[in-house]
Amino acid sequence: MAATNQPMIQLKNVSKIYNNGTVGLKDINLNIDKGEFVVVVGLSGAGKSTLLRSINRLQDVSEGDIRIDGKSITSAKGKDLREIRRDIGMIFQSFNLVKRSSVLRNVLTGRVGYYPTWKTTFNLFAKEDKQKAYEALQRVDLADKVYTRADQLSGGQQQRVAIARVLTQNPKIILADEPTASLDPQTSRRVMHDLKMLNEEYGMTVVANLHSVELAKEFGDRVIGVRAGQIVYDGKMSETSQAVFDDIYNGGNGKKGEEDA
Ligand SMILES: Nc1ncnc2c1ncn2[C@@H]1O[C@H](COP(=O)(O)OP(=O)(O)OP(=O)(O)O)[C@@H](O)[C@H]1O
Repeated sequence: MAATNQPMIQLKNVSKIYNNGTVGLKDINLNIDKGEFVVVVGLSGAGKSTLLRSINRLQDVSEGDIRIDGKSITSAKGKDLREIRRDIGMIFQSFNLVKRSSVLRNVLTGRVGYYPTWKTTFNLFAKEDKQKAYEALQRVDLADKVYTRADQLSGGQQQRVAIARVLTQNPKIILADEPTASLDPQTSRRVMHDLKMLNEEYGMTVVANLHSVELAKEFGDRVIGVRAGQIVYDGKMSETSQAVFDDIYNGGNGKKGEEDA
């Protein structure tokens, strides 16, 4: 059992150097507590996606250790790794739905980590899991779309299906990599609102990479600024001024960043 007072996510001296020599992350030390809603901001190429992909080990880090609720995901293997990953849900910019499958089937895939592979191959989901999936769709107001094919929904609806999938997975942590980058402003707010709902009502810890400073300010409780693979700012949103955002995007040298234009 994991002890209580430890961070939900802990990075210790984490570096990532890609095979071509590009430095993705440089000696990152970071603690994120249970229930936080953290937004990660920075210019394109700063290392935000690298940070998220490292946390659930979609890619291996070059140095250091990452702990999820006290357990090292960096050194975990086999069943241990699968169990840690079950506690981490992902939301992607491109939604990552199975386009030709129904909404319900997509949401049910949130449960695959709880089944042996052969059962999910033959679609042998338990009745109670179908009920969970249905309830999750109700939470994002898509209960009327249960049998609709995923690719017949709008982008915003598809992202909310992805959120229902993550709710059905019932993870401790949600990593959202540019969840609204493909959506218009109004739809983006709806998606962020649903992520906030998972955070506030289900206690899930959220880490979201965001391009939009406006959305970051509206939904984040804590802001982490990344530049050139390093954390250049870490603070409560309520104590973070516009000047901090300007600095994160200006690269600290007075030059306008592209997202800030
Ligand atoms: N697979 C890879 N191989 C080599 N270099 C990579 C790879 N993935 C990312 N990089 C490089 O690592 C650095 C950080 O990239 P990353 O995608 O983490 O940035 P980001 O802040 O998420 O940017 P964006 O907002 O554009 O997604 C960049 O210089 C990028 O070119």
